Amino acid sequence: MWGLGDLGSGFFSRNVAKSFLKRLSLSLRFELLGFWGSWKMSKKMNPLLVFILGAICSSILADPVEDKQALLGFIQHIDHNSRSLQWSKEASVCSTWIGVECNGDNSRVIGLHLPGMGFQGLIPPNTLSRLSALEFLSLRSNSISGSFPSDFVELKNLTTILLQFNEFSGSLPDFSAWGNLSIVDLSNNGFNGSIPPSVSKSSHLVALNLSNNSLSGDIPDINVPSLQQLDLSNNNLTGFIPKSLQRFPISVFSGNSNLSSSAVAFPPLPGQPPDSQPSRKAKRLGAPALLGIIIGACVLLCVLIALLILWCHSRRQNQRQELPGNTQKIEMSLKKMASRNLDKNNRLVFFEGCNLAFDLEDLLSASAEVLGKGAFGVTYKAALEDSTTVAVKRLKEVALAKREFEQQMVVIGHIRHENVSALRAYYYSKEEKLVVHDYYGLGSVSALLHGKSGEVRTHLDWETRLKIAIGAARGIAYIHTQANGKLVHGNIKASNIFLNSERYGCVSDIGLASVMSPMPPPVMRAAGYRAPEVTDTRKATQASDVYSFGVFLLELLTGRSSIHATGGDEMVHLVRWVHSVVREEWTAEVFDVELLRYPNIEEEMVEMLQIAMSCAARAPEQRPKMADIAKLVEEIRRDNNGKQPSFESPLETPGSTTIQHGGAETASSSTVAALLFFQPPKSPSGTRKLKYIYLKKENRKHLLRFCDGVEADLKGIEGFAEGSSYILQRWSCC
Ligand SMILES: Nc1ncnc2c1ncn2[C@@H]1O[C@H](COP(=O)(O)OP(=O)(O)OP(=O)(O)O)[C@@H](O)[C@H]1O
Repeated sequence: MWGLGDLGSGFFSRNVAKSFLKRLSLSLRFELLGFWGSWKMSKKMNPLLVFILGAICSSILADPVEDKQALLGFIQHIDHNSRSLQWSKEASVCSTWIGVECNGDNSRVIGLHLPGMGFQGLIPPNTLSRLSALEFLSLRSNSISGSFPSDFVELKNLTTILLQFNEFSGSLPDFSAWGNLSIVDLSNNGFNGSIPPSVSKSSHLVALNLSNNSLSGDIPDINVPSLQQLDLSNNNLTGFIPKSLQRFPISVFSGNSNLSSSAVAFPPLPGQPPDSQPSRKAKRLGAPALLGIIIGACVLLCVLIALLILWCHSRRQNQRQELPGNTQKIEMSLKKMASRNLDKNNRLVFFEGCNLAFDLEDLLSASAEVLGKGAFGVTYKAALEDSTTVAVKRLKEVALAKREFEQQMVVIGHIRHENVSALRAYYYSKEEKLVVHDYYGLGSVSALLHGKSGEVRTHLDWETRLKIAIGAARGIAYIHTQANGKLVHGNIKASNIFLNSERYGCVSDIGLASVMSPMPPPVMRAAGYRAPEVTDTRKATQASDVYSFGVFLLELLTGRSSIHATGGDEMVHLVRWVHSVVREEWTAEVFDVELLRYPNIEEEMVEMLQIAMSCAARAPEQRPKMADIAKLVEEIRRDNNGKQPSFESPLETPGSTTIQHGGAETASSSTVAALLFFQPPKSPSGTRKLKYIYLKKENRKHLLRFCDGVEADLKGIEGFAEGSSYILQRWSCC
């Protein structure tokens, strides 16, 4: 078996280049329009230049009118039930129509990529055949029936025909019409009759797949030196394998029960003397011959052992490639998996509003890269031939039957919210379950915060962290409103939260926990997110989502992983660590040192810390609801804009128990000296040393750190002036 993935990188680069050119031409259009506008405005334009510029603009803005009509005719007359192509008459074919590729000046349609669109029935005559400049045609994985459209002979420029996985019947076309043909895949249809000898007239042919049809008769001599990929398996072909095709492995002819595949079965060539046939008579062997045989056998044995060692080595390499953190490209890995588990009767199911144009075959042929391995399976980044990139998760150990799995996917697939990563498609077969999401190039919040293995972590400023928290809170709150307010995410953690186009948090991997039953034990790095009660019940709830979100907020605040080492070998859960630090002193120590360099954010950090701690309450019933949490997180920033603060209650920590100073004491520059000697009340264990105080002037807040040296901090206060008044808000002790 072969797939176009074998030629995938070539296709890919070609399409990337094309889409780049397409985008370039689009931006050029805008630039020219702008240029045109400014010239017009200046009213100093030379009429000749106006004409030339107008001609250029109109040629670039041109839409291929004839081709548009042909495509509209096609879409109007073919049944397509599953997905809307959204080909609007008003819109530009070349820049907005899904699956359509134009040439450089947008005057002609040269490519049609419409796999898996749910097309049914016959291709309406005199529609696609009018796209006379068409080079690339892909209608794979639809349910198109009838005979091969005879009017396709008009498409003289075709180089690629991909019609596999349809329901075509009748005889194969006469290939002599297409002189430039290089890739033909008509496999997995119901074509019958014999393979036309005209195939050999396609002198540029590189790949020919006619497998899984009902073709019969002898295989013609396809003497095309450029042919690299061939598959004629699983037909009813008879006779012998022609000499020109004997260079291909025997497997490409398998599944043709009446085809003689053995070379010795070839009839003697005309004129060949009968005695040139190998003699079947056994001859007596002499001692030297015997020795030769023994040496030969030994050499053969050595070669076999070497091959075995090589095979074991490459297996180990493959296994290593699947390890998390290894982002090495593993081209073909999706394909490899498919060749074992692909079930032709199952297709990728897309959700409404999804603009992606690919099918399972495309996905499996895409060049793939392992993004990581989680509790639910391995996630791949797949780059498709039309330059779309998606994330494909291959689920392992799905407990649900097809019907329940599909029901769950329908619930998830219809969620559309700017803070929830949309499920684009899924695939279910007995052996294989896949879910497809958009690919987030920036990586997850986990990767941004902690860096992937071997990479330097990205610096995330407070603004960004706040936006991530707000987005994630909104997303989870929305998820909790779905399925009559019963939907649970079940796996909230930093590696499942990404940044949307506005750089707000965006939650992915919804509801997978419920299709894996019972929940798999968490991988080590995920254990810190799991609410205490889930460890026993193995059942995620909305309250356990709240706990996990609390851990996520702590991760944003501290820059530490949900489970991390503290000095020795011991692994500590983030919630426990934060509790222990807060119990000992107040809060400043828990914050990510990277954040401490920003002025005026301490209050906001403290507020987020309070929210996080309330989410991570041990008892599920004490945790707030996600909708309320989302409001609180949003209000963190509003507080600083002068609106009502949302938190009145102080933290239950030693430092804040004497918060009676809050808003009461006034410090001016003349009293700063006195302030420096301010003595906090004695604790039962003795005098406490002042560690820091918060001063507030109008809406600006300042943190004075005593332990690090007050003077340096005072100088750092912007606008600190003689006679200014500051409110002493809070203080803390070392
Ligand atoms: N849509 C996506 N875009 C970019 N990266 C992704 C996408 N989905 C997952 N990843 C990344 O791929 C890696 C593996 O993800 P995966 O979801 O399989 O495991 P996980 O998040 O580590 O654990 P779990 O299976 O429990 O969710 C993670 O680093 C994740 O951030």
